[in-house]
Amino acid sequence: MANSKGPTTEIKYVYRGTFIHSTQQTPLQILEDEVLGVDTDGKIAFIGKAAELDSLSQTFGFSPSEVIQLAQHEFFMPGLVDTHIHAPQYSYAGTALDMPLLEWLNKYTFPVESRFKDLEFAQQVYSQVVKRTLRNGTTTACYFATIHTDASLLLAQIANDFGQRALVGKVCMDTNNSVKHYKETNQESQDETCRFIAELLKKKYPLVRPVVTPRFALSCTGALLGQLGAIAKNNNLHIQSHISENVEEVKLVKELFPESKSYTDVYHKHNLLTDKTVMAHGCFLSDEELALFRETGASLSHCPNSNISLCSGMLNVRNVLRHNVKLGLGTDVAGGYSASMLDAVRRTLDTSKVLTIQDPEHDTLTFEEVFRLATLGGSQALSLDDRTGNFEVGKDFDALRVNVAAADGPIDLIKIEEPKIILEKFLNLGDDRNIVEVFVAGRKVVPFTKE
Ligand SMILES: O=c1[nH]c(=O)c2nc[nH]c2[nH]1
Ligand SMILES: [Zn+2]
Repeated sequence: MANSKGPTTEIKYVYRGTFIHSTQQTPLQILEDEVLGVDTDGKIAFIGKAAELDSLSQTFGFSPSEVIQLAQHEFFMPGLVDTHIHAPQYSYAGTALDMPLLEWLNKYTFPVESRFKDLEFAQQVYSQVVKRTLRNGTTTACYFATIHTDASLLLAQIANDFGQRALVGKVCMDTNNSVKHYKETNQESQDETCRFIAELLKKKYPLVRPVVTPRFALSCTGALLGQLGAIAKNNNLHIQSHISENVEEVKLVKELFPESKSYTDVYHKHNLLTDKTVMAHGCFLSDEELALFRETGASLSHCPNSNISLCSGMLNVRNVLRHNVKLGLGTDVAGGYSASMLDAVRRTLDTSKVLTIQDPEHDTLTFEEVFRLATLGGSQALSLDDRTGNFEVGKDFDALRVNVAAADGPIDLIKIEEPKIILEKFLNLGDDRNIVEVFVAGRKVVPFTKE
């Protein structure tokens, strides 16, 4: 029997072919010769065996002749979820990877981010990053912007215009001892955060929401952290920040917040750990801190390219999963040099293998598990899994149509391969040339209709 939510809405289109996704029970479910219908609200109305096409067409009121058939080497997979990306840093992605985090922030990041007061510059960079990530299959992105409210609102507008699902954060920082002009007063940070939230919610963008964004404990006074925790709670909003990325950072946080038991405790004390919180990195968290993540429902964003590029550390994802902490993957542009989530998949596998080289007892992640982290895992980490993450009936259709044998693409197929091999090849060798269409909430957003 097909899985369906009943013919309450009209069917917009139906695809037939191979669908590959993850569920809570299995990291890889391959559905061959199935049909999937999307309704006019952009939601998955049904998914079932093609053998049941006639009965489905009667139940849902569509014509079998309108069904779109995928080609031999094509499949659909859920859209990729980037749980941590700095939109302004896209302007220098691929450069400036020659120093550790704190020096890197002072020398490259803060001077560049301070330029986003200029809305023209922001418009240019933000359009580029939204387009680049969408083209590479990022259907959901959790963005850091800068301290500038109007430019952050512009990022939200651009994501909305191009049809990307996004959480957008105006960065908050009332401490900066190196680039003095790139910080706010405590009052400005609170007031501008409230203005950002109010103005963004007023727009009623269907897929773009604000996220409360203290940069990290070293950029915020305890007072500001507490105020932001309260703002998030009063408005029931998402929260994002960084945690335990680099040894030097962890040491300074201990010195600055001596009353806290741990880095995690600093955020917990200020009500910043909730089931709508995502913290980037977490390379040096203790088991006790992971237990606190688990208790509060807060999640981690694993950003392996950044962790390696800035020589920060290596997150043991297996240990995080053992603690039942929600975890997604992030590009962390521009600490991470690639804006593609396929790169995040590969670096996650590489990092896990390096951990196995160091300790043969380490249980290496499989590509199936990492596929789940990049899709369903990311949606869970962002608490958006009621809307997206896999092909469950009733969820929004956020999907990539992948053609592994795309003409002029990077993959040569020697023979007809089974779907699992095709997926593995795409994850390891593919790029945007293989992503022939991208859908967000049922709307085809790639190829672009507007430039
Ligand atoms: O990778 C990072 N990128 C940043 O911009 C940042 N700010 C604080 N901590 C950070 N880590
Ligand atoms: Zn970051």
